[in-house]
Amino acid sequence: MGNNGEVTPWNMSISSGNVLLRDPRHNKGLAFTEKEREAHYLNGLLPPTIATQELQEKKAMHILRQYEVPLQKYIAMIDLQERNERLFYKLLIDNVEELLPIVYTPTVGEACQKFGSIFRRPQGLYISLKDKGKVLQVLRNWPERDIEVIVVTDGERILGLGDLGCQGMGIPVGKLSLYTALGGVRPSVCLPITIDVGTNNEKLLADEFYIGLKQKRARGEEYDELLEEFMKAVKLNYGEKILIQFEDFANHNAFSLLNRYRNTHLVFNDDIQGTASVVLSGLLSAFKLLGGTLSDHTFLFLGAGEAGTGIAELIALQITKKTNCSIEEARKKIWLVDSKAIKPTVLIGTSGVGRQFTQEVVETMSSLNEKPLIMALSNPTSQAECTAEEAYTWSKGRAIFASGSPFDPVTYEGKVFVPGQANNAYIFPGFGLGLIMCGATRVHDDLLLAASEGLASQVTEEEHAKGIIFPPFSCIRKISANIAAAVADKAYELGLASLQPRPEDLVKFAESCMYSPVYPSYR
Ligand SMILES: NC(=O)C1=CN([C@@H]2O[C@H](COP(=O)(O)OP(=O)(O)OC[C@H]3O[C@@H](n4cnc5c(N)ncnc54)[C@H](OP(=O)(O)O)[C@@H]3O)[C@@H](O)[C@H]2O)C=CC1
Ligand SMILES: CC(=O)C(=O)O
Ligand SMILES: [Mg+2]
Repeated sequence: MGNNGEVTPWNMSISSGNVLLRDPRHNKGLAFTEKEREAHYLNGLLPPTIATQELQEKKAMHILRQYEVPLQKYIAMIDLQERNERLFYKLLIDNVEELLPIVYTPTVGEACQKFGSIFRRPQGLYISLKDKGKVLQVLRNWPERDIEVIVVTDGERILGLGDLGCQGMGIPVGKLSLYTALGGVRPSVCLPITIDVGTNNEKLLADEFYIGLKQKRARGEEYDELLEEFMKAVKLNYGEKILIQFEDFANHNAFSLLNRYRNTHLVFNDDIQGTASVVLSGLLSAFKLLGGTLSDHTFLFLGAGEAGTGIAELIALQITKKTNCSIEEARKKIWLVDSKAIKPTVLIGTSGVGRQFTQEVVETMSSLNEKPLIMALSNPTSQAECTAEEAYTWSKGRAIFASGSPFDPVTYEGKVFVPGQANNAYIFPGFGLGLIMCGATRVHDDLLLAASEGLASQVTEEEHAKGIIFPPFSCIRKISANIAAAVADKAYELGLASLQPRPEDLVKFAESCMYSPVYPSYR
């Protein structure tokens, strides 16, 4: 930063203005002022008009809205990200409810499925079996040195779409753009990584446009060795406090990686832990409406995998914290298999299989409960256990409903019902910001509980009265700052925070750490 808040757009050697226009981190397009155009050799490389960022945003949104197909909007957004990063984030932040379904679920799922054919410029870092023995060197090819958060996948369980191999890269890229837009983590410190150990997806293996290794997935020792090398290299290159978010690994690797590295690295698994935290928050919020506390309810899960068992364990943990009962007693409230013997008050879908909550299931839940709480968490929309319309219609307007991918409000018998979006996107950006800003050294389950409570506290009385259990995404930056503060507060209490002294007002501190997409002035 210069004395008057101006910055120089490069820190390496100065090249011609053309390089600046093609550097997405510093490019401002038509918003370069006359002075900047003069000083940075841009005269003639741009048409004469000087536009404000607001006008550029208006134009970009206008163009985007002309595309009817969500995937076209996705491609346009990626193009913008690669052309003008600040404008991309300004769009995403200012129009979050409209654009989240584009850069995130459900459209990102389709983008991953078609990644080979829409692939243009590479995003993120690819580490494959071929890099064994030189992972550190590969990490050093990444242009940024100061990385604070990595989202990594091996592409084996991409949303509920299965094994998409190397094409899973869309997920870490999308998750990290939410880190920035929703959580305010600077884009330069974010690193999306896909580890390519092959794929068992026959369709991809036979596809001439497939961008990954054309071989079956490595398993056992071969897999573990590459992951071990990766985890060591990351710490060596970026230090002890690098945050690593595991994303969309298949069940068998997800749990073992988390268990292997949770005591040696700052890691968390978003599908197990982030999801648990957002769902627990939704429950805490819903019980203000339904009455009772966690331990008064009976939970039935369809799907006992990462998301299902992650949520179940966090519910049990919270019950032990609030009552005197043991974890074993708490677990008795939670059923992960069949519905024949029990009377659930809460039904949670984490199976990855669409349309499993049939009319009969929803009607049964409605006959057992005055207000059945139904969460259809599987993504993308095609895999949701039921739609919002089905939940409200089959329950005759009595259900409290939330889903992993967004649904529009539903009108049933003249009343408008607004479904919630129970997605870990509410948690991980603020959670990550909280860890980073206090210099956390490890993730502890109590930090997840703090995040849940932090999120639940953001739902207003007015929203509760309307049956809304999650606050609107349009307020996500404020929500993330509050989650970050709650997480950091708990980290200080547990002795896990290394930043000293502890900032007095953690919400203000979180806000002051947050990235803004507004253009700087260049001297
Ligand atoms: N809303 C959100 O924030 C999140 C949503 N999700 C979504 O949740 C889904 C599952 O993810 P995850 O838990 O990681 O996946 P896992 O593979 O770990 O778990 C899926 C579970 O569902 C079970 N299952 C599969 N088919 C059926 C069926 N027909 N009936 C009953 N159970 C079934 C599986 O059992 P078996 O092994 O026997 O097949 C397994 O226990 C995905 O669609 C994902 O997108 C995940 C994370 C966050
Ligand atoms: C939301 C998410 O993380 C998933 O569906 O996997
Ligand atoms: Mg996921």
